[in-house]
Amino acid sequence: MTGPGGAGLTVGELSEEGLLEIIQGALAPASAPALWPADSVPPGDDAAVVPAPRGAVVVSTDAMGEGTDFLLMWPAGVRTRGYDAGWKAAAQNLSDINAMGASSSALVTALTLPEGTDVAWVRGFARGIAGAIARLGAGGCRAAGGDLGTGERIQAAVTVLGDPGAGVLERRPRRAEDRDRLLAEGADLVHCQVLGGLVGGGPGWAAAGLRLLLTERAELERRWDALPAEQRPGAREIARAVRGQLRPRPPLAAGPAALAAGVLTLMDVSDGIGRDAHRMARACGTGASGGRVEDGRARTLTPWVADTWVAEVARPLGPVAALAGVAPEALVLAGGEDYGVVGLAWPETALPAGFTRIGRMLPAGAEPPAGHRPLPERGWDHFGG
Ligand SMILES: Nc1ncnc2c1ncn2[C@@H]1O[C@H](COP(=O)(O)OP(=O)(O)OP(=O)(O)O)[C@@H](O)[C@H]1O
Ligand SMILES: Cc1ncc(C[n+]2csc(CCOP(=O)(O)O)c2C)c(N)n1
Ligand SMILES: [Mg+2]
Repeated sequence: MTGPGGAGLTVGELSEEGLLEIIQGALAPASAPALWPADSVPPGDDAAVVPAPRGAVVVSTDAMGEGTDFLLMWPAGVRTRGYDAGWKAAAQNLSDINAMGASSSALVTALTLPEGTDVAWVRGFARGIAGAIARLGAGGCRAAGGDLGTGERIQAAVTVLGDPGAGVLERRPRRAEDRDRLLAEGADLVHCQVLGGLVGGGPGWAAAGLRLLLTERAELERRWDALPAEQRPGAREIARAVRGQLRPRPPLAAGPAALAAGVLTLMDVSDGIGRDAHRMARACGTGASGGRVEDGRARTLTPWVADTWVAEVARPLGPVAALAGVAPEALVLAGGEDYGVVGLAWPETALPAGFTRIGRMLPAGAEPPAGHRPLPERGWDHFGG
């Protein structure tokens, strides 16, 4: 069965050239970003040539696999469309560049496809990459190339390059005097999830979506019936959770804005705020667990989160969390795949729009701040740790 542009075909029925033509056609909207010189080498050559106006390049890579990072058909009965998978593969990589305070300049994708994959799914995948680049606000990023191969399951390994701003935002403060002050006094824990009016998932929403998607439809119906009517989620809340999982929306202007505002450190929240904030704590501390020993004395830091913030962001999650069979606060603190950013800032720093102070990073043993709880070191771990 064939149709215009490969409709109804599987990739095994096309030549590599034919599939590439379809992919490159779908990527076309992301092929000539405004910031790129008009005479730059066009996509399709042995390698891409990426301008690096700052003299340094930021690079990150992240793979997404069928079975471990998405299912083509979820137990809840929802399909992952090619567009969703391409969007997410791009978004989670654009997110890492953003978390460095940088702006993405080029993206390449190594795509492994079983021969029976629908060509329409692959076209959707490429369109999803171009869609994420355009709609998330990475207009300077070119979909610059990639690689194709066959394998037993779909795998998408994306690499993104980026331009630093006037520096980068690391997991620990760049300046020694800031590191010393942090170890002595602590700093505010700051967070940003949504920028510019985008309808974002919010902390915990992607994890709620994952739980829903991984639950058999019959079980969801049984839980639905068992919930009192006033505790059932609305269709919009369910859609927000599922979209949060399938099509995350990292706030791509937040990184450069944080750098310009003098935020001290930044990371994206891919594995849950709890786990990622503890990674930051280790990077900022000194001693065996990370950091550097500058005066020979090991010092560690502990992240604390404000009860009011947890309650505020957990509240709207209540009904979907009930259907997902999990506590809303656990989703907020340990959920994963939120793709917001978490960082540290001085109390006197004026934060950019979209950022909130959510807690404190304090030297271990410091007086616990009123109305705060220690952020538990829980979250996603591919290897189950
Ligand atoms: N196979 C590998 N070889 C070398 N370094 C690796 C490898 N895998 C991960 N790393 C490095 O380890 C660090 C942590 O990786 P990790 O994937 O947890 O975080 P990340 O790059 O911020 O991605 P994400 O935000 O998606 O979790 C990164 O600096 C990464 O480059
Ligand atoms: C089928 C299926 N099972 C589990 C998950 C959850 N999951 C996968 S990767 C990840 C963290 C970020 O990964 P990385 O650090 O590699 O970017 C999470 C929370 C999923 N999305 N799909
Ligand atoms: Mg990251």
